[in-house]
Amino acid sequence: MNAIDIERLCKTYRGKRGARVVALTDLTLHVAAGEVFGFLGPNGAGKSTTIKILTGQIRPGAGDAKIFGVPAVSPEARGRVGYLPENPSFFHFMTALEYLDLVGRVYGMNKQDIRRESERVLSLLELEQAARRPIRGYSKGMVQRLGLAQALLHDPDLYILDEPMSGLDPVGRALVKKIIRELKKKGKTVFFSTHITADVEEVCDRLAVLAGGRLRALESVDSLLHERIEGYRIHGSSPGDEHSQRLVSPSELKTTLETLLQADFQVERIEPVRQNLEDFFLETIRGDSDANK
Ligand SMILES: Nc1ncnc2c1ncn2[C@@H]1O[C@H](COP(=O)(O)OP(=O)(O)OP(=O)(O)O)[C@@H](O)[C@H]1O
Repeated sequence: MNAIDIERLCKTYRGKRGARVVALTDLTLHVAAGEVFGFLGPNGAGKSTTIKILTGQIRPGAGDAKIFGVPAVSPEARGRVGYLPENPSFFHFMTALEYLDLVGRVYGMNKQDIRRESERVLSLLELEQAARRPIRGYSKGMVQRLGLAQALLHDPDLYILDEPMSGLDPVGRALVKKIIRELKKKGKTVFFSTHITADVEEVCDRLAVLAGGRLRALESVDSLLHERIEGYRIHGSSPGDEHSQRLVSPSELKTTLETLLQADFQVERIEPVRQNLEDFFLETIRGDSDANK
């Protein structure tokens, strides 16, 4: 069974004086249980709107969203999801322990489990030292880590994280990526939005690119990074010359090599050139804005 099934989702916001903002158009997406899925898109692409529908906070205008086969709005779906909002904010007068106690009770956990799991997630997010301090004194990165801690508390099967690396320093980002990898090892599903391609490259199995509220690409990270060869770099030297290199497209490789060998070019190495995720992302969203001109 899939962890997430999104079918033909549409959402239009109605602003003041009847102004309409189309946030999602016909979005269809399936995420398998056990996958780490990166939801990429530029600002305003519709990522948070999709996540709000998946977490039952807003209703779509049309289409369907399911979590483990049940409607996203159902209590059963909510119980299986750990959610990190884009800008988490908490009751500032509470300590992290008090806040986690509240979250645990909302999820119907008993006292013992709440205490044990709070200690586990606070230690995972390196917040033990701050556990008894009011949240008002937390830095931005600490608030973000507490946001992730509360999403982990009830040990759900699916984690829906809206920009989990936002506001974190390189140490915090590495920590969050490590946690995502560990969740995958435990068979959990992680769906997270971001505009940072490097984060997707490091931890995701698959990615989707959303732009202008439409799905623009759906790819396996492995095949994108390792299978698609954009060209070849030929290293070598001509008679009496220093080392040189040439970049050719896959279709030019054969004829270029023949020409070089006829001219007594000594080929030392032929290196495939692959696209990186940043290029792919920029190309995809550039294609989108060109198509909309
Ligand atoms: N409550 C709202 N009322 C009106 N328009 C909205 C509302 N929420 C979002 N929008 C609009 O819907 C579109 C999609 O917004 P959304 O927040 O889903 O994008 P996003 O991809 O999460 O962007 P970002 O990366 O900047 O967080 C944008 O044009 C946004 O202005």
